[in-house]
Amino acid sequence: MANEREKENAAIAAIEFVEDGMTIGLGTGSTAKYFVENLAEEIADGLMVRGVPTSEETRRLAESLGVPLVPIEHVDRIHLTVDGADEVDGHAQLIKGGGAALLREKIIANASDLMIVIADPSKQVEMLGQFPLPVEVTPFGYTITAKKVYDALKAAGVAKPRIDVRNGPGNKPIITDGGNYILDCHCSVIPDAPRAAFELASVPGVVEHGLFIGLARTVIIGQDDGASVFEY
Ligand SMILES: O=C[C@H](O)[C@H](O)[C@H](O)COP(=O)(O)O
Repeated sequence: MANEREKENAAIAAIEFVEDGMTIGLGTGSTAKYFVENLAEEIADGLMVRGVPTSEETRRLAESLGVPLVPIEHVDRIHLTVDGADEVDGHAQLIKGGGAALLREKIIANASDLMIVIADPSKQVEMLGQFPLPVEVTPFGYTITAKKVYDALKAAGVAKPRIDVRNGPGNKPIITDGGNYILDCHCSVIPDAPRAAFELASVPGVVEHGLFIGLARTVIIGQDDGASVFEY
């Protein structure tokens, strides 16, 4: 499949940052999956680390591969988090949440000494916004919250936002690991991502949004024959 080798090469490069004794945030998605698989191989060879999964999906994967896990409530330090992204710009600003895991991903990234993003080149953008921005909202009042999210994006300079509730099987809203809904905000371009993050965070009913600003300090872009590491 397209980009699989690039994704895996980014994940393999991230393994270089792992050291014995670390507590590691385990990201969610098809790129982070390669990191968990490669980490599991290192653990089988004797590496001593433990993981904090960013989703139930990743928890199940890590458990199936024998990666020791610890609940976040039992952790006082996370040394490193390795996660994918839906978009990454030249300032290491991200859109995340395409897999609906953004809330736990952001809690864990924010609690980590270092967040490393792993991605294939298709995720690199000049300006965020082509990928619909996921916003996690409480089911209570979500139609009103959606209108306020629209207003917030307009206030942040998004010209014509379109907000869709993300549906799953049976055309019903998908439920996140946190029991919430996801609004997918089609923006085309987000001209001022920090401003959009600020405006969205002030909307009651918004639990979290998929703009990750100032969290990632290392971005690894995989290629067919290796990976490039960018430090911010
Ligand atoms: O909620 C999902 C996460 O934010 C993922 O990290 C993101 O969607 C990227 O996933 P993938 O590596 O599958 O493109």
